[in-house]
Amino acid sequence: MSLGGGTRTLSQSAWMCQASQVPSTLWKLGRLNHVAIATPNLEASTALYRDVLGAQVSQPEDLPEHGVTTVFVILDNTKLELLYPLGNNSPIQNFLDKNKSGGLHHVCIEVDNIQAAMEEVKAHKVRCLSKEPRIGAHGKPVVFLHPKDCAGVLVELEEA
Ligand SMILES: C[C@@H](C(=O)O)C(=O)SCCNC(=O)CCNC(=O)[C@H](O)C(C)(C)COP(=O)(O)OP(=O)(O)OC[C@H]1O[C@@H](n2cnc3c(N)ncnc32)[C@H](O)[C@@H]1OP(=O)(O)O
Ligand SMILES: [Co+2]
Repeated sequence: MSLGGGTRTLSQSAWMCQASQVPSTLWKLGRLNHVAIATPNLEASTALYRDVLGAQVSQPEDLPEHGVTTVFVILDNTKLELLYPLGNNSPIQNFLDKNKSGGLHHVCIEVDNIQAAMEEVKAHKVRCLSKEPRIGAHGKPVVFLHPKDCAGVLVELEEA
């Protein structure tokens, strides 16, 4: 299917119309940084990726300011972030209460200017889950976007 010329279907025209309306030159979306998986058993999930699937995995890291312990699974083109609750008010506790075996928790996409990205999404009534970016697992500013405003998926933006 080519979008380069010839007759376009209605949906192709609509797609091109949307693409040409990309509103900001102040920031742009980059690579997929990680896909996060919440798990009720961090050791078992780490062992699955390391020992069964043969992936390289990081050491567990406690992030008290985020209420999680993380293990990163290194893949050729991206990473998986295994998440386990830390402390009494973990933001992933409700999710694990509802999803007893764990599940896909969020996707993290890089942006080149997180402040500009936040302004843009707020202008489009997408809720940011913190007023300001916070420092995330890679020591870089991150912000989460409400899943109810993102087709049911919790989205993390990370300034790369
Ligand atoms: C270290 C860092 C990094 O990588 O740099 C991280 O990733 S830290 C990763 C952990 N940190 C975070 O997740 C921070 C951002 N998350 C939050 O602020 C929270 O978890 C919320 C997403 C707002 C959910 O809050 P809470 O669990 O209190 O509310 P809730 O259970 O009533 O959920 C409200 C509605 O959202 C849905 N919902 C909740 N979590 C969801 C998720 N992960 N994906 C998709 N939908 C989700 C619920 O099912 C519910 O829908 P229904 O009403 O239809 O049932
Ligand atoms: Co994350």
